[in-house]
Amino acid sequence: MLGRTPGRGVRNRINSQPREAVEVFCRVRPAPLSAANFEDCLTVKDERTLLLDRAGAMRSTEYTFTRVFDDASKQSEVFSSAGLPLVEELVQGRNGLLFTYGVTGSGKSFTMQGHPDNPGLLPRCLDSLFNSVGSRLAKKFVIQPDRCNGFDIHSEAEAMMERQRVELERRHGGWRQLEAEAASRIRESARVPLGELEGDAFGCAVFVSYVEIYNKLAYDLLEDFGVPGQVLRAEPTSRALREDARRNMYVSGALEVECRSGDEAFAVFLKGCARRQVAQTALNAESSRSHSVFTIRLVRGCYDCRLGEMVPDKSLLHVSQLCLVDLAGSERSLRTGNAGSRLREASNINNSLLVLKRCIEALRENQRAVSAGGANAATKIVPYRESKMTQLFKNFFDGDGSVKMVLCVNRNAEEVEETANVLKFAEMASEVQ
Ligand SMILES: Nc1ncnc2c1ncn2[C@@H]1O[C@H](COP(=O)(O)OP(=O)(O)OP(=O)(O)O)[C@@H](O)[C@H]1O
Repeated sequence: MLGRTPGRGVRNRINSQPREAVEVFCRVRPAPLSAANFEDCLTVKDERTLLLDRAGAMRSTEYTFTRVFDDASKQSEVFSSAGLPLVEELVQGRNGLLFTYGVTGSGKSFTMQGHPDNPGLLPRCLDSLFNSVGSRLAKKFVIQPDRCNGFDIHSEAEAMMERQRVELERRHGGWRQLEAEAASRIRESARVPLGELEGDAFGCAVFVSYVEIYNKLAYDLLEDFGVPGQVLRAEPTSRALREDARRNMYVSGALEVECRSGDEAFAVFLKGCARRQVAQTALNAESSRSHSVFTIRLVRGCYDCRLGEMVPDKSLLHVSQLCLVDLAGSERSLRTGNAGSRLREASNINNSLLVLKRCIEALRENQRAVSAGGANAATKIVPYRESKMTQLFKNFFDGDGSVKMVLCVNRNAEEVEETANVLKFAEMASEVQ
């Protein structure tokens, strides 16, 4: 018997939902134990307020966020507030963007990736997604990317041949090692409710991709995914950004890997991290000088319970995505006086972060104008096209999905001006709806 058909009806429900404000969380990194002459410039006043003290200033500057996490906060708390609601939305068919932002060394990667015994947002999002939809996964390779940012449904026979081919590819030592590393981490146990989907006869597939934006170009960190053995040592090829038939932006040709568990998806992430290091050497880059974008796409289709297979109708597929972005560290170049390729990197990063800032300013101004003067009062052009990063996330800022930012900050008074800049930017972002 066919169950309730998911897909189109769900999409219509989604589009009619009101837009939400960008939610900004602020996480204070603990002071390093070894720091001599350490001077603190931050005070967590309460759960929503942070105070910044500048030398010589009469009063502290106060910043308000959705939630402020002090330096005793746990990874699980940050995940419950900033990550889990986005996993719930992903399962319900809505898009989400979660990014970490802050000065170099402020804890962005710790917050996003974490350590095996203390996982961050990314592995926890993966675990909780599979905890929630694991029992509804379609057989592997039945749903496959169509290379134009959409998906096709393949026959069981085609899928079985593909499974055999990939199984052979993955028997090499490198992949097994990554899988073992991924499996050794502490796993997140949270799951989200399926809600109205509970009664739907649906099958789904989860795909992950991992790209890096460096010096105005986008690179696929999984480009050598199918190559047995160690990662390639060559300079990666840059990829163009394109718009699909539904006006969604995507990185053309970036590989999407289908995964059936949190361990498998996290092993793919680790593979991309290894490639990121190789790419950085080849491009003479530094890790904190690039933006990394890990995307999880959940594709849901109609499942025929009587036949025990997916209904072969691609028009019934519904795709939602969650982008997890570790933004390049901001500002450091101003203090360190970089030169040569480091200076070029720094100016590109500052430029792309500046474009992000200008986009957010324009959005905020347009929204204020609309609330004061009606729908036609928004006149500012939002300069998305001026950087790859803003171009890629244009749809999110235009209201298609939730946007959450975790701002990471250092207590160190030496960095007070840089910290003030990122706090100001984040507070402004939280005013965008
Ligand atoms: N909340 C925290 N609790 C404990 N240790 C932390 C925390 N945040 C960061 N650290 C530690 O501080 C160091 C710097 O953090 P991390 O590498 O995450 O910074 P980053 O902002 O990603 O830096 P970069 O921009 O250079 O990549 C790491 O050793 C990390 O383990």
